[in-house]
Amino acid sequence: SAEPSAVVSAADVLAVNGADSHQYIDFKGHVVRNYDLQLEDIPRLNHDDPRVESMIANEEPVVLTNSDIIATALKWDLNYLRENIGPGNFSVYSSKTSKFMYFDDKRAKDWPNFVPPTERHEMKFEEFFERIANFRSSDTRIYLQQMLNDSVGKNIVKDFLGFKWNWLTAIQRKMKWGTLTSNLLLIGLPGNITPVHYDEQQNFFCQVSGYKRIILFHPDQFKCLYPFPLYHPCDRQSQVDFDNPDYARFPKFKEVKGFQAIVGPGDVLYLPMYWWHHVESTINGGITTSVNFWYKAGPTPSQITHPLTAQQKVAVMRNIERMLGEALGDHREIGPLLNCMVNGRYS
Ligand SMILES: CC1(C)c2ccccc2-c2ccc(C[C@@H](CC(=O)O)C(=O)C(=O)O)cc21
Ligand SMILES: [Zn+2]
Repeated sequence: SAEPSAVVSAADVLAVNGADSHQYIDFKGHVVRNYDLQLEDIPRLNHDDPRVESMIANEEPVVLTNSDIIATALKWDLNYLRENIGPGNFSVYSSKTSKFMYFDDKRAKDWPNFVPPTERHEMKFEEFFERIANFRSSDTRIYLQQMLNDSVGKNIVKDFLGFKWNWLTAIQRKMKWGTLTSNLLLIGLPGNITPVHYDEQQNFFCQVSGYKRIILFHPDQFKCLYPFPLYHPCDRQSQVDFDNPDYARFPKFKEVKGFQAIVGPGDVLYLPMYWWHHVESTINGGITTSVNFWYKAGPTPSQITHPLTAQQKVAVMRNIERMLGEALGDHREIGPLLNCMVNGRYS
C-alpha cells in the first residue's frame, strides 16, 4: 500500500480545518487524517472487468472506476443543484466537531446521560448553499443528507432516471439482493467525518464530486471495534474514537486490520453489508457530493451451512441482544445477565 509521502503539518491545514489537533498525511495527493492503523488498499477495477461480479458475489469491497452508473449526476455541482433540486426542505445535520455520528433519537430517552452528537435542521437548499458558500473554519459544520425522491426538481429526476439502472438491476437480481430501499444524496464539507459504523444493507456508494477516503474493516473485526449496545442510540457505531482511542477500555483496537480507498468523481465503491466503514471528505478535495444505493439483504438461505460467516455471527449477536432486551424488559439488565452467564464459564 502507498506509504504516506509526506506528513502535512497540522499548521498547514489549521486554516482549513480550524483548531484541530490532528496530524494529516498526503495519501496519493489527498490530504487526510493520519490514523495509527494498518490499512491495505481496496482493489480498483474497471466496472466491466469480469472479476467484479465474483468480488460482489463474495461480498468483497471493490472500487469500480470510470463507471457510468451515475454519469448523469457528474454535473451536480452546487449551482446546478441550487437551480434544479426544487423548493422542498432538506435534512442538514450540524456538528460542533468534524464528526457526524449517527444516532437514533427515539432511543435517546432511555439513556439519561447520552449527549446527541449532531443536530438535524430542515432547510431550503438555498439556505444550505449560502451556509456552504460563507463557511468559515470556526463555524459549526454541516452535512446535507437527503433521500432522493419525487419531491426533487424535474431535471434531477431526469438525471436520476439516467443512472445505469439496467446494470444495477442486473446485479441486484444476480446477487439475489432485496429491494432498493433508498438513495441518499450527501453533500459535505472538506474534513467532514462519518465515524466508523456498519449498516445492514448492501451499498453502492457513488462519488459525484470531491474526494472521500473510506476506511473499511471486515465484519470479523467486530471484537476490535466495540460497537455500542444494540439498544443504545448509537447502535452499529463503534465506541472507539479514532482520533483518541481509549486503549484501556478497547485494548483489541490495537490489533484491528483494515482497508482503505479514495473515491473521486465517477468512482463507485461496493460496500458490502456489515462491513465497517469510516468516511472522511478529504481536506483538499473541495465540497463532496455522494449518492448511495442501499439494498436490503436477500432472503436467508434455507440451508445454513457451518461454520457461520462473520456476518452471520454479527446477526446472531444482534438477535441475542434484541431477545434479551425483550425477555428482561429492561436493556440495563442485559450486561449483568450476560456477565453472569459468561464470567468464569465461557471466558
Ligand atoms: C453522517 C450522515 C450525514 C448522517 C447523519 C445522521 C443520520 C444518518 C447519516 C448518514 C447516513 C449515510 C451517510 C453516507 C455514508 C457516510 C458518508 O458518506 O459520510 C455512509 O455511511 C453510507 O453510505 O452507508 C452519511 C450520513
Ligand atoms: Zn454507512
